This record gives sequence, C-alpha cells and structure tokens, in this order.
Amino acid sequence: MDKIIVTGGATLQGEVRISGAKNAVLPILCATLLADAPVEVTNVPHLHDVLTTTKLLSGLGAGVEHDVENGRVTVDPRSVTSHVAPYELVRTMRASILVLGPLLAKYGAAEVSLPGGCAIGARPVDLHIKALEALGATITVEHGFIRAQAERLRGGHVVFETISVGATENVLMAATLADGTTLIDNAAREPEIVDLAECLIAMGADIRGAGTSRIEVRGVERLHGATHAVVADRIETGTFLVAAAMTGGRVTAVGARPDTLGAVIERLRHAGATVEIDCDRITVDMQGRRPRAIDIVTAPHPGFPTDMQAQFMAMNCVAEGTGTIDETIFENRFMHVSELMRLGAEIDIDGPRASVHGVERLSGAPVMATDLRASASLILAGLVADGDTTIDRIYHLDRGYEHIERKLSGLGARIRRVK
Ligand SMILES: CC(=O)N[C@H]1[C@@H](OP(=O)(O)OP(=O)(O)OC[C@H]2O[C@@H](n3ccc(=O)[nH]c3=O)[C@H](O)[C@@H]2O)O[C@H](CO)[C@@H](O)[C@@H]1O
Ligand SMILES: C=C(OP(=O)(O)O)C(=O)O
Repeated sequence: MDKIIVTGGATLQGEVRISGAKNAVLPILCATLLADAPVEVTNVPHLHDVLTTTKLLSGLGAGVEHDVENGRVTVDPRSVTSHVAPYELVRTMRASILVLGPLLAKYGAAEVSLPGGCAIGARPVDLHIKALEALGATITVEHGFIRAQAERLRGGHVVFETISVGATENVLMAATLADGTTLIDNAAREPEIVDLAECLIAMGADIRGAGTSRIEVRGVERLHGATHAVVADRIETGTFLVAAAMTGGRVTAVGARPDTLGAVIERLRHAGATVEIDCDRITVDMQGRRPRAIDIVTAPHPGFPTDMQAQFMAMNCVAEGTGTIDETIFENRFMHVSELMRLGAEIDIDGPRASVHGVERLSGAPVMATDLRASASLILAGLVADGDTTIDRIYHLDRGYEHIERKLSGLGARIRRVK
C-alpha cells in the first residue's frame, strides 16, 4: 500500500492550479443518466472517485469515454440497460447514492446498495428516500439495497428537516423529468448544487433558485446532450491556502472560485493572513508570521465547510493561542485528532468541540489517514513538523485530491510517495 512521506520545514511559495471539484463532478456524472444524448463533462479531475463513478455508469450500460489527460468524460446514456448499482462499487464511495434519483426518474426503477464513503458519521439516507417518496416513488430498503420504483415521478413539495447536500442533489435531478413542478425547501446551498443545476439547465432542465434554500423545478419531457465544465474545487483551494498560511509562505491558487470560499477566506484573515483576490486567483501571504489560533463552527454553506475542518485544525496545532473547533455536521469527524497528537499537537475533545492549544513545533512520526480530509490535515501537519512524517492508508487521499504531491512539490514542499 502506498504511503506519503513529508519532510517538514519548507515554506511554501508559488502558484498552484486548482482542479475541478470532486463534489461537483460526481453528481454531474450521475446526472448524465437523465439525458437522451451524450453529455460531455470537462475540467474533470483525475480522482479515484471519478474512476469509480465511470465504472458505475459503464456497469449500468452507459457508453463512457474518459480522456484522463485532458480531464474530459463523455457519457452516452442511450445504451443503459441496468438500473442496479452494486455493493462492490457503492461501498467505496458515498456519492454512488446519486444514481438513485436519475435512474428512477429516467427508467422508473433503481436498486442502489446502501453507500459507503468516508467513515465520518452514520450518514443515513432517510432524507434521500423521503424526498423521492414525496415525488411519488415507492421505496423499500432490504438486504442492504434501496429499491425504488415509480412509473413516472410527479412534482411535489419537499421540505427537508435537515439540510443535506446529497439529498438535495438526488431530488433536484429526479425532479427535472417529473410530471409537474417540484418545490424543494430548506435545500442545501453549496456551490456544487449550483454547478449541478447549471449542467442540468444546459441539458434542458427548468430550474430556478439553485444556491438558495428554495429551489423550483418544472419537469420537462426529456433532457438533451450538453457540454459542461466542472466548477473549481473550493476544498482543494482551501487546503493549499491553509498550507501557505501554516508554513509562513505565500501561495496563489490559480483557476479558483473566490466567491465559493467566503467563510474560509474570512477565517484565514482572522488567523492573520493577508488574502488578495484577483478574478480567479487567490493569494495568501503569511510570510514571517505565525498564524493566530482561530475558532471555527462548521455549518452548511455559506457557513464554514466541514470538509475544511481538519485542515484548519492542523493550522491551529501550530498557531499562537488556543482555538476551538465545533463540528456540527458529522458526529465522528475528529478521527485526525489522535493522529495529530502523535505529532505533538495538544488537543482536548469534549463531545463535538475540540480545543486546540497551539505549540511552537510538531515532530514528525508515522501516522495513519482515516478519511479524506483527515489525510490532508496530516500532510499539512507534516509540512510543519521536524523530520519525517509518514502517512499510511493514503488511498483516502486519492479519492479527492488530484496530484497532491506534485502540486505541493511545485510549491517547494518536500513530499514523496513510496510503494
Ligand atoms: C460527495 C459529496 O458531495 N460529499 C459531501 C456531502 O456529503 P453528503 O451529501 O453525504 O452530506 P449531507 O449534506 O447529506 O450530510 C449532512 C448531514 O445530514 C445527515 N443526513 C444526510 C442524509 C440523510 O439522508 N440523512 C441524514 O441524516 C448526515 O448524516 C450529516 O449529518 O456534503 C457534506 C457536507 O457538506 C460534505 O462533507 C461531503 O464532502
Ligand atoms: C466527506 C467527503 O467525501 P464523501 O462525501 O465522498 O465521503 C469529503 O469530500 O470530504
């Protein structure tokens, strides 16, 4: 199994190009199932989760052409013959549940294994099921499969009791081909929802309000082919900006979307970084300074993203003072804490709150990645630790970061992958 070794002490400098967003490309690839002609997706990052999704689509019978080098995937859904998403693929990736809505809307039936993904909480799928039932689907869950049926979905009123990104995406996709109008209230407002809606609109869907908490979808008879470029990854961007701030460096993220990073940029400024924005470029400058500890409360967008929590915790580990981190989205998203403590971090946990007492330096040690963003936080910690930090189980990292060692090396980090 591959490992990553980071030798600490480098100050990051330079420019890094941001990839397409994992959490946007996965629902968009699933949405291609709704069309009755090929859909071309560009700015596709080379990620393990993308490969899993293309395998899933091919397994359903779709024609998939994947030009990895140029970041382009074309899906021809006309040859789909199956509506079963099997356990072997779905167990490795949470986003597989996003074929449920499209298969049901287009083919009237779907069988999707209960999904896996990052073990950051129980992650039930009740909200997905209730929302699709509100559009007239009949759904049962047995033997580890969600089985859904509907001759044709009909428009309905979905009011989410809890904000869910995935459930909003599933019902949004399903509603595009439903008979009549669907109102989705308390919808998630993440930029990835907006990107998905833009792709669906390019395919002929009638959607208003994506990015607000009320989305209106007027069902249409059919969706056609389209080309869509995936939005820049705000979590990848944030991860590099934090790396710059922690190492006392100056880094420009190029091809980024500053408008999707409000809470992250605000917290970086609070930590003492100078942040400059110029169109699609975000520069963080922390040269000659140590970050100040900051408090964070994760929340649905436009609040502070849970997917940046572990990285900011890593920064707090070496910041001046004590910062508290409240994780409100997932009940088990502090698994990086014990690993950060192996590197000398001082962290107290009290339920959903972690208090991080900054230390002058961390010391390199072998650590284990437990999930995607935890892996990123360990790399960041390794950058400011004395000596070598060896990170095991980095397959998590390959689910969500494109060429992370190459990109960090380009900024001056000493990082390598070993078999
Ligand atoms: C592929 C993808 O886009 N993943 C992102 C997506 O995950 P995902 O879509 O799985 O996250 P949700 O927004 O659905 O989860 C939010 C909360 O709702 C709960 N919940 C969710 C669905 C449900 O049916 N029942 C239920 O109780 C979850 O357990 C969690 O506590 O949004 C999360 C929150 O921003 C991010 O951390 C993930 O990176
Ligand atoms: C939790 C994440 O991913 P997933 O929902 O795919 O497990 C993430 O991107 O941080």
